[in-house]
Amino acid sequence: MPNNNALTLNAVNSFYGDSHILQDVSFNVTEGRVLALLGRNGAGKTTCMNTIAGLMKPRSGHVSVFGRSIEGATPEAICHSGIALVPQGRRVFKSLSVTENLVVAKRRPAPSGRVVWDVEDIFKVFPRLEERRSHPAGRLSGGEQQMLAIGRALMTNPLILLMDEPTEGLAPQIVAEVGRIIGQLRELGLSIVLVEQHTNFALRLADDVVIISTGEIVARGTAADLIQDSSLLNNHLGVH
Ligand SMILES: Nc1ncnc2c1ncn2[C@@H]1O[C@H](COP(=O)(O)OP(=O)(O)OP(=O)(O)O)[C@@H](O)[C@H]1O
Repeated sequence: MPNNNALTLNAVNSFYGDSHILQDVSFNVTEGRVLALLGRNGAGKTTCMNTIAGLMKPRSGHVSVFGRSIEGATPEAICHSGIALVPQGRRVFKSLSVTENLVVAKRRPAPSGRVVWDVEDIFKVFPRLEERRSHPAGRLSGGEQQMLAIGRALMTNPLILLMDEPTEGLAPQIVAEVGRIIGQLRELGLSIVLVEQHTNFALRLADDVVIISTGEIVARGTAADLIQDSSLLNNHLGVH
């Protein structure tokens, strides 16, 4: 039976200074499933991802990974607990080669039970990166940089992958390729949180959906439920 609590947020509140952004955010990610976190611009999706990854400290509430609290943990410790962030905007090291970008992300051997990734495994999933292994990352196309950002996250041997707008600014053909890769990673048993502006793309890929609006969760369900009840999408995302 898959664990229903691969990732759990319980009444999480995050602030930027006095601005109260995440307001009692709670949701669960089930092991091996893709959860799409959808919402309009500025709804709080990136804040939520950064809070889970430990880049922002919640003022209250709890985040746990497979039942273990990561409260107060550093981003490095959170990474070691099995969470990897593919950040918005990719943030690859532009002057380093493709291989160097992957190697710097490598960390100690993963606890047993995890899929363990090395550079050659990444190249099997992303053959285009292998062809460009010696190129500086800054000279890759946007799509290739996105593949590299995903590859770099995989090098930490995660259990849970947080993907913040992985298709932003990419051509439709590359968006489809990113979708194929997300499906492949789910097949390997990874649990995935996918932040997306492309609602239809996200609904096609996701098992579960959470909608956030001005920092509050306003709807949740399976992707199939949301596709059936399009009023929720209309009300909260303006999708027709
Ligand atoms: N560094 C910051 N300082 C202050 N306010 C911030 C900061 N970053 C984001 N915000 C505010 O927090 C709110 C949530 O932003 P966030 O980036 O999490 O939204 P988002 O849903 O990811 O939006 P987008 O799709 O535009 O990336 C917005 O009102 C935004 O203006």
